[in-house]
Amino acid sequence: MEVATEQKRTSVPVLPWMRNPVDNSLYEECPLNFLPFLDPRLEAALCNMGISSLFPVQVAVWQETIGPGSFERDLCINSPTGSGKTLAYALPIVQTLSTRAIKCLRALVVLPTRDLAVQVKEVFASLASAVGLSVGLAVGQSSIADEISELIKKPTLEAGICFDSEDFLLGLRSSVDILVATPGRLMDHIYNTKGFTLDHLCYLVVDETDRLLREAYQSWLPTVLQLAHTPNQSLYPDASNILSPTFGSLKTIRTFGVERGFKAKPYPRLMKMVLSATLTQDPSKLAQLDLHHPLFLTTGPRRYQLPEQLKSLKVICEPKFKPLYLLVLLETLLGEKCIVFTSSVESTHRLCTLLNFFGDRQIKIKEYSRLQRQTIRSKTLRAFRSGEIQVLVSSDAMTRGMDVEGVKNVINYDMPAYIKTYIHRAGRTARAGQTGRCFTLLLKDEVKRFKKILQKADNNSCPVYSIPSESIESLRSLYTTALEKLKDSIESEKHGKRRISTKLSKKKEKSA
Ligand SMILES: Nc1ncnc2c1ncn2[C@@H]1O[C@H](COP(=O)(O)OP(=O)(O)OP(=O)(O)O)[C@@H](O)[C@H]1O
Repeated sequence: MEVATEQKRTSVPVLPWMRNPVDNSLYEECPLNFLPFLDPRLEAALCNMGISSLFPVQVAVWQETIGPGSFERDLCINSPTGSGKTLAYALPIVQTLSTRAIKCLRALVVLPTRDLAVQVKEVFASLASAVGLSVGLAVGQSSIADEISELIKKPTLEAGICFDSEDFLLGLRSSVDILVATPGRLMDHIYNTKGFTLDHLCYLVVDETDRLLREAYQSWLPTVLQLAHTPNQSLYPDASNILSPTFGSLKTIRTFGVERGFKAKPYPRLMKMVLSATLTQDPSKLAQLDLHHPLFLTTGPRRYQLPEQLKSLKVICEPKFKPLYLLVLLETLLGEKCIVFTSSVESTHRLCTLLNFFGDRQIKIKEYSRLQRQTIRSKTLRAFRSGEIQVLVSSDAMTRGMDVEGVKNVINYDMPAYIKTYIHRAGRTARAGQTGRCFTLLLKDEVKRFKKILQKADNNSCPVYSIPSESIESLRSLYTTALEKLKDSIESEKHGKRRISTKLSKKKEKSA
């Protein structure tokens, strides 16, 4: 009874506009030829992408942006992992911008990681090229100079004509209509790139909103909102201090109009779309987004929802031999792509190293962590996508939103501490209506806590997946050797690090 009251209390949103949401699950999948107003060029592009109908969340967003009943208001979208949120925002944005006459930056999509931004840029690029729009990427994947030359077009200098520097600056133009960015690189361009402006922004998408709102990244959100806001309506009075006076010219000159449905009320030109599979309902967090008549779109009556085709399973382990349970499980799943989650980058590294010390076992296992260089990570991800690697060992930070075709299994080596973590980890499988399994390795004393976590997503069914004890026994001697090798390897890594830091401090001393 107490649990039920508690659940009810936490599931009723505080903000009034969140209490009567549009339910995405009431929409049916819609074949492209039935979608109202869809540009035939985009229909062809979608067919080329292998898409013949839109998923419910995509139909719902289309309805609220392009379809009859569209309305100038911000959208907050809460929809399960793998339900197709990227296309839900990319398609209406590209369709709306397809009629633009002059190229300038009109849509900005912000994501928390580079890999995710690259993934989303590809979706936009497949659509945008069909209607003559350009998409840029600002993630720090290439040098800032290379990025600037991709994003900003310089005026062509005719022979014999000499521009003064002010005219030259005025002649700088955006080379892209849509920009997909991570907050850090976005801020670099805002502050340092000549000709980079948010003056013409019509769309701001904040994907993985709850994650992005948690991290301040040099106050990127107030800065972007300030630059895309009318000068006499300061949202964040303090943000004017953040923006140096030299950026005064970057401030937006807003065009106001009278909004349909809101008599005599002006509407801002910028439309925001914020999305997540675990969208926050915390008023103070949402307030940071300065939403305009927000409309809440969610899927089903529950706050947290797992993909329909996901099966959750638990594996009860003896603490001493937990890595062996994982190894046996991976061997049982041989030939299927798996992602193994640990609780930290350090344990990701240790676990992956240990698994690879078990000798030649037919499974190709690689680490994927933010401690690695981007080039290594990208290479690993490519190999995982192509199937050359079957198992990726990762910590949470890197995998939100990651979409890799054919991931059949997710394994929580360490139990997730929160339902949100479980949802985002498990959501790497069972995407786009496919089936998938999420195994969680548990010690006996974790079982109760895990059950409570799953109940937050109304999941009361998590059967035990048994690992035969003989399989564990048969690996014990190899385990001892692997552990010794792991110890040596960690020692030599420590020495290596120490040597590098001594070299660096000697260099510093010399140059001082
Ligand atoms: N209408 C569609 N028909 C077929 N496949 C689709 C459709 N829309 C999206 N997909 C595919 O579904 C997968 C999941 O889409 P997407 O990455 O946008 O999900 P998501 O809701 O953003 O998930 P997450 O919350 O994990 O980021 C992708 O592989 C995408 O290509």
